[in-house]
Order: sequence, then structure tokens, then C-alpha cells
Amino acid sequence: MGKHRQKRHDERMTFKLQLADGNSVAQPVLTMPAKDIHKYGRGHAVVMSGPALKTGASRLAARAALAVGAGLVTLIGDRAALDEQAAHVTAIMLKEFDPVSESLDGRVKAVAIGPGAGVTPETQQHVLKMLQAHVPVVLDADAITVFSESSQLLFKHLDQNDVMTPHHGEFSRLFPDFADDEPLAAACAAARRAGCVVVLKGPNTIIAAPCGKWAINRHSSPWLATAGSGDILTGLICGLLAQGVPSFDAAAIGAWLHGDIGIRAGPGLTADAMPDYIPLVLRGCLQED
Ligand SMILES: NC(=O)C1=CN([C@@H]2O[C@H](COP(=O)(O)OP(=O)(O)OC[C@H]3O[C@@H](n4cnc5c(N)ncnc54)[C@H](OP(=O)(O)O)[C@@H]3O)[C@@H](O)[C@H]2O)[C@@H](O)CC1
Ligand SMILES: Nc1ncnc2c1ncn2[C@@H]1O[C@H](COP(=O)(O)OP(=O)(O)O)[C@@H](O)[C@H]1O
Repeated sequence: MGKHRQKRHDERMTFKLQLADGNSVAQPVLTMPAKDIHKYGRGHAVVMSGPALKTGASRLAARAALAVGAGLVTLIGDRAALDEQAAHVTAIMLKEFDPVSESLDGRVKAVAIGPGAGVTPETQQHVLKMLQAHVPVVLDADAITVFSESSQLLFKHLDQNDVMTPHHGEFSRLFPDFADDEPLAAACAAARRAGCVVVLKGPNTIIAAPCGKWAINRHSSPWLATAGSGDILTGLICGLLAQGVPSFDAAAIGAWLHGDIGIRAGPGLTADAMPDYIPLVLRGCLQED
């Protein structure tokens, strides 16, 4: 849609998607980063913070983006929100930022928006502004719901590099006419209509691209049905995008890694604990030369 996208599928990419029978997402392959890599080479991810008293969801996403390997992660938002974030984060950076009047630093490689954002006109404005930037955007939660009555406006601004991650409730608000269809057909039709990668979450998560490509992640666990779990998935996808992984692959790999966290952690899993499993999950995918 006229957006200038940076070259992303390049030598920095260390994650490779693998598909098994039935188009199931299989364990991805992770190769070592180049010996001389520096943090900007691993990609800078930006997560839009929710407002004060609603900052938790965006913080979960930011923690996942950093743990999955983005070299830098910045939470952006207003002062009150960042004061709250500052009480919780250390490695993650904070930047006061108004997406309406300011533009992203040219080194930013991916953005996530929606977790805890609020269903408000401001959220709609922020999403549209982020979609005009030069990088892939992951839309989740309120960034989807806020377009329930104006889906065409959203679709006009999306392109195949963007990813949306609705649960069934969010999906039905944006695509009411597909909501009762069989999930694979629904996700593929939605991706075609929206013009971006659609990740329809559930016990099996479907990843569909506007070109007709699709995959199913069956590697998951019901222990993932816990508040904030989807925010972690958003952060994983954003962190993979920041590292140069193409959008469809980032969405599918993110879903597999998320599922692996659930399988490894099992009972008692909370979203707060999920980022701590990411190093273990990544080690399981690492291909050593
Ligand atoms: N720690 C934090 O700060 C957290 C903050 N969070 C933030 O909260 C905000 C609201 O997020 P939300 O996910 O609760 O969504 P919301 O828009 O209220 O829709 C929920 C309704 O949809 C329906 N529904 C149908 N299928 C469904 C399904 N598969 N999974 C779930 N719902 C399904 C169902 O309707 P029902 O079927 O009951 O009629 C249900 O009542 C958002 O900003 C989010 O980021 C959360 O991330 C948690 C951690
Ligand atoms: N029964 C289940 N089995 C496997 N995964 C599940 C199950 N229920 C939910 N999940 C996963 O947990 C995540 C929940 O995301 P979401 O509904 O957006 O929650 P939240 O908004 O609280 O973060 C999704 O990735 C979904 O695929």
C-alpha cells in the first residue's frame, strides 16, 4: 500500500520455518548469529505500551520480543504509562513517544501494538500511524477490536508484511461473515480480505497469508489458556520480525515456540513465567555446527 519496506529476509536471519505433513508447523531451526553481530544487527523491536494501569500486557509482549532475540526492545508510550513500566523493566528501554506527532527511528525493524491499548479513538489513530511506518506491524487485542465498525479502513492500510493475531472473539468482530466457518477456511479468507498474515489463535493455531499460503500449529498445550499468553505470542512474532524473519515464517515459528513453552512448562504456567522458558525453547531448536 505504498509503504516503503526495508529489506528483511537477509543474512541476519537465524530462524528457519519447517513444515511437516498436513502443513503442520514443525520444530524451527535456529542457527548461531554471526560472530561479529552487534545488537542493532539483531534488530530493534518497538512495543506500544498500554496507558497507566493497563501496562502489563504490552510489557509481556516486550519481554518475549527481547527473549526471542531482538537485539533491543523499546516500550513507547506516554509519561504516566512509562513511569509504571519503569518499575518493572530493566533491559527493556523506555521512550516517551506520541505516535501521532512523531515518527519511528529509522533503525526500528518491527512494531507490536494492541495488548492493553484500550478500545479508544486514540488506539485507532495510533494503529493507522504505525501502519504508515517502514516496518512490519503486529496487531493484537484492542488494535483489532477497535476496527470492529471500520474494518475496511484497517484493511486499506495493511500489507503482506503485517501480522494480526486475533482470538476467536476478536476474529468475529473483524470478520463476522467468516466467524462460523471452519477455522482454516475462515483464516485463509480473512488473510485474503485483510491483505496481511492472519494468525487465528486457539488450541490449534492457523497461520494464513494473503497469497493463499497456510500452516497449522498443533504443537501446543491447554496450559497456554491463561491471561496474557496471547501477549507473549505477539512479542515472539514481533521479536522474530525484528530479526529479519519474513512475516508468514515469523508468525508460524512464533506459534510453535509459544506452544513449546506451554508443553515444557505445563501446570501452573502463567504469562509472567513464559519469557523465562524462552532460552530453553530456543536451545532445543539450535543447530550447532
Ligand atoms: N495482564 C494484562 O494486562 C492482560 C491484559 N489483557 C488485555 O485485556 C484487554 C481485553 O482482552 P480480552 O482478550 O479479554 O478480549 P476482549 O476484547 O475483552 O474479548 C473477550 C471476549 O471475546 C470472546 N471470545 C470468543 N472467543 C474467545 C477466545 N478464544 N479467547 C478469548 N475470548 C474469546 C469472549 O466472549 P464470550 O464468548 O464470553 O461472549 C470473551 O468474553 C486487551 O487489551 C488485552 O490485551 C489480556 O491480554 C490479558 C492480560
Ligand atoms: N486450549 C488451548 N490449547 C492450546 N493453546 C491455547 C488454548 N487456549 C488458548 N491457547 C493459546 O493461548 C493464547 C491465548 O491468547 P489470547 O486469547 O489472546 O489471550 P490474552 O489476551 O489473555 O493474551 C493463544 O496463543 C492461544 O492459541
